[in-house]
Amino acid sequence: MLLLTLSPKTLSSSSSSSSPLPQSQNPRLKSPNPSRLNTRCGPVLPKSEVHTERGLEFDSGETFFRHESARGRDLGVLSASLHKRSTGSLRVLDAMCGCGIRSLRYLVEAGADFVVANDANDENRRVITRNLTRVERGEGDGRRWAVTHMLANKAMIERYMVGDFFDLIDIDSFGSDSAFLRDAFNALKLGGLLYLTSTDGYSSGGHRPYNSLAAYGAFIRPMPFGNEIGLRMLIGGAVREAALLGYHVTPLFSYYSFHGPVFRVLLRVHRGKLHEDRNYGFVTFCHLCGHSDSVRWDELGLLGCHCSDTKASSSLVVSGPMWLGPLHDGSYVTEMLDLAKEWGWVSEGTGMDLEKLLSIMIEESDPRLPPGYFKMDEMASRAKMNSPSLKKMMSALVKEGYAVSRSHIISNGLKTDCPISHFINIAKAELQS
Ligand SMILES: C[S@@+](CC[C@H](N)C(=O)[O-])C[C@H]1O[C@@H](n2cnc3c(N)ncnc32)[C@H](O)[C@@H]1O
Repeated sequence: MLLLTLSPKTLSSSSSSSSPLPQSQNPRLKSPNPSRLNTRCGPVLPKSEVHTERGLEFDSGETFFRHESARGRDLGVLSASLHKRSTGSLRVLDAMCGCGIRSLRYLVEAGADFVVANDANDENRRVITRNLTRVERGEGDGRRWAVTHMLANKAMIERYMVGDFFDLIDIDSFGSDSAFLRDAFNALKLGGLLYLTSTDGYSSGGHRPYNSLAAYGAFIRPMPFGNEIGLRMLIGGAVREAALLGYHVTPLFSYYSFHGPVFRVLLRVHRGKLHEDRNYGFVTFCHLCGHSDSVRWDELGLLGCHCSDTKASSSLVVSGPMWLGPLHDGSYVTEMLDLAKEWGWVSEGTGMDLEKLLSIMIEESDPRLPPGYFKMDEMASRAKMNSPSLKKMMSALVKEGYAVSRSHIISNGLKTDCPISHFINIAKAELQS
């Protein structure tokens, strides 16, 4: 509210200096590890651990650093670079920067104009600064980065209170992202990008429905495609928070990685809330027959009553509200893939090949595809049969006029708008052919 009266969200080039809250004055942070202090000679030099990512050398020291997150960083850098190319501007807040590897990559690879590398732990300061000092200076010899040590919310509030907004805010949090959403929306330019991470696998798996309700406003029950539900829950939480502030978001890509597990989504923020968002609703799953459906708010009453079919209604679980629309914007991911090819990135790195990952995301972005996927092994055990190859199933489904794609989440999963009973019939026919 305050934001709206203070200033419009406009391009700002200010690079105000940091005012970190010393760790000793911050009751929310752990106190310095006494074993790291040498009372006679001052602090012991932090340990050094040098890595290379996409040809960039950096030190992770004793910060929290995971090599497996390189793919998530690749996706963020590609998007940041596309933003810079299309708008000519790239001011980034790396709100939980760890050792500063993302900040370094946003500066060097995406050509960011300015990056604030923030991490609440002021013990990370030395290693972050060491990693960023090699970045060449900007116009007029000004430094293109600042290091701050605040809680992420404070880092965002301080900026938007003085009318200083970002093109990209990267929130790489432990657990849930929800506590940071409101300040992030306030601190973003309109049209800006919000890159969210959650490692809250228990909530998305439906194992803690009341936790997911508290954190994401969504009651999540166990479903076989829980990892996709996790992405949809993350987007849904942002949809809801954005609406409170009079904004709406569109997902540009969603990425699940089993290393963690980690759920990441990149959202674009627009002015104006959507009054009738058909992409924000519920997903049902029947544990008896394996059928799943999207349900809008005004269809909730159609879910049936125990008096009509006791057995079926007790096997039906409902999760939501969450995002029901496509997980990715296909044309945006195509631009990411083109850029990755231009940079020679497509066949290197960790985990799944980047070209394959982006290609599957493009397939998954088909708006005809409903939430969820069929796992071939689960479908086979349900139907008490072997399963045909994914390739055979995909061409049979296409031949029958259904939408179908692989899933980037699971290698033996298929997304399709074909109902499960017919899916099984097609699979049986394929096995006999
Ligand atoms: C997952 S790590 C970041 C990893 C880093 N982004 C990377 O790609 O290597 C999370 C970091 O957030 C910091 N952190 C935790 N809670 C925070 C908060 N409320 N505000 C700012 N930083 C926080 C931790 O000190 C930790 O370094």
